[in-house]
Amino acid sequence: MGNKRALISVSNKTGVINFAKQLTELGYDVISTGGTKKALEEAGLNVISISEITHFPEILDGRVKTLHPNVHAGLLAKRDDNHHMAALKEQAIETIDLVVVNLYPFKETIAQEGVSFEDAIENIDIGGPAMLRAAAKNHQDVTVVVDPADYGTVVDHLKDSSSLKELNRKLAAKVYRHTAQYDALVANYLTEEAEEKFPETKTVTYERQQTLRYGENPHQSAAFYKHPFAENSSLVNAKQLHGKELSYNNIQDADSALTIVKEFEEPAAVAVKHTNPCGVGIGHTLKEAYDRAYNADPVSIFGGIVAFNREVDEVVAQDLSQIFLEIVIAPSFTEEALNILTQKKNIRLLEVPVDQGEPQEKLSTVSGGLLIQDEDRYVESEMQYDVVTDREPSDEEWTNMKFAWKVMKHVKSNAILLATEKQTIGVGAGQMNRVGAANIAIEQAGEKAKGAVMASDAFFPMDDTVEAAHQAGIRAIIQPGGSKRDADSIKKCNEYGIAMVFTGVRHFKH
Ligand SMILES: NC(=O)c1ncn([C@@H]2O[C@H](COP(=O)(O)O)[C@@H](O)[C@H]2O)c1NC=O
Repeated sequence: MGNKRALISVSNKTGVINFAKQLTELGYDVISTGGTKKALEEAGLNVISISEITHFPEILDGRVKTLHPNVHAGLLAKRDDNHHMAALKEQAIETIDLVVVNLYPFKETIAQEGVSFEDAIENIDIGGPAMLRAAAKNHQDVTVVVDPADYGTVVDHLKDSSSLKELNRKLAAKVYRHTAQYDALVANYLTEEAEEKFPETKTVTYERQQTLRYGENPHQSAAFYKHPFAENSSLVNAKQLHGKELSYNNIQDADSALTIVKEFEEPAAVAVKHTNPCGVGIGHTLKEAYDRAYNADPVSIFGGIVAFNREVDEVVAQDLSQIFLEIVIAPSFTEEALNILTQKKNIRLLEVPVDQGEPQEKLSTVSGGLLIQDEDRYVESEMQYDVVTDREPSDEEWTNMKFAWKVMKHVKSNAILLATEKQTIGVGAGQMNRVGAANIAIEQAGEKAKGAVMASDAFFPMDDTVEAAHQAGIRAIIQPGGSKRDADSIKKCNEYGIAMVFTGVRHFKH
């Protein structure tokens, strides 16, 4: 019996020379394709050309190099099956015991700005996945390595083969995860190119970012996965500058705060608790914005998450350091701000660009299924603001209504939000009836409700919310409109001199 044989064909040549050297030392004959062979030979290794195995040249610009029975039978033959081994002998095919393949960089190619369709297509690897999948299927006899990070482990297991079988099985699973993701990326790219929005099957693919200590509760295990093409301005791309590892709930809340703060062009501060905004403020300066966000609800912000859309400086950091916050998120922090905030052991600081980016597909699971929808975005310039009451809102009311509308969109339904002076003052979130949400917001706002504005995520089914608003002293209401009983609400607003605006757009959030 001859030496064991390793077939090496890699696009990413990181670490491959050293690995091939070690394989040679372990007694393997190395077979390679064009570019890999060249790299190995330049490093002084003896390499058998794939053409010597296939008795066929590499053709079609590399589209066909390893796609040959002499390769695939050598990979797929079951060594403990006499018929298989007899068939190999009959055809003068030798077994291949180890496969080292990584694929044409399809993901990296399509991530490039302005990549052509032809380039993308040419970067779909065919021969590589075929070998990987064949070797992985026959992992009882073949070791298959798709990730350069595994080279060291594989060498260790070849030197001491007592647990090689277990390793082969793990490597095989890794291969199928890898080729599944590879194909998912190709499928998704072509589906997008064909402008098919909701195809008959949907394959989503994510990459593990980190395992988490636990999930929403300590008895739930959890991990955080990253979209392969996550926008820069997303939480997965945040740089943690200080503090403990993020928890599952931290991640959800931080994502919510980041999403809300992206709504604003002007300096803004957003405090979040349990994914709902508890205090939001905008201002000429970040300090002004933060003061408003803080004063909106100085109780709920405690232990919360605060996001900013401007650099956090010493002045704001000083204020932030006065209370316990789980996380502060900002596009950057000045050195002075970092000096102040890093004194606090328990605060986490996240640096992430804050910009709207492209709207993202939103996925959520239900038992046995997956819901997919567009992100809830609207272009403000395309919004219709219909004044439906006798009284027009004042300029100040307009400003506050538009501000309230932007924040309210991110409050769990049924949502009622009160605002005044570019600051939220009452948030009624996640209630089962609208007037209940209004009452919570009103109670929280107290005296501040007088002269404030109200925003509602969906229409008023009856005039009871207007009644509650009037009792609290609210002067203007913004809501989608569209109820059968809109006329009752409009009548009541006119009676009380409240200005009301219909947007025609609903913003449920479940
Ligand atoms: N067509 C084939 O038969 C084929 N066999 C292997 N490959 C790929 O060719 C690459 C290595 O090529 P080279 O050794 O020439 O640099 C690897 O990414 C490997 O997955 C192929 N290329 C694409 O399909």
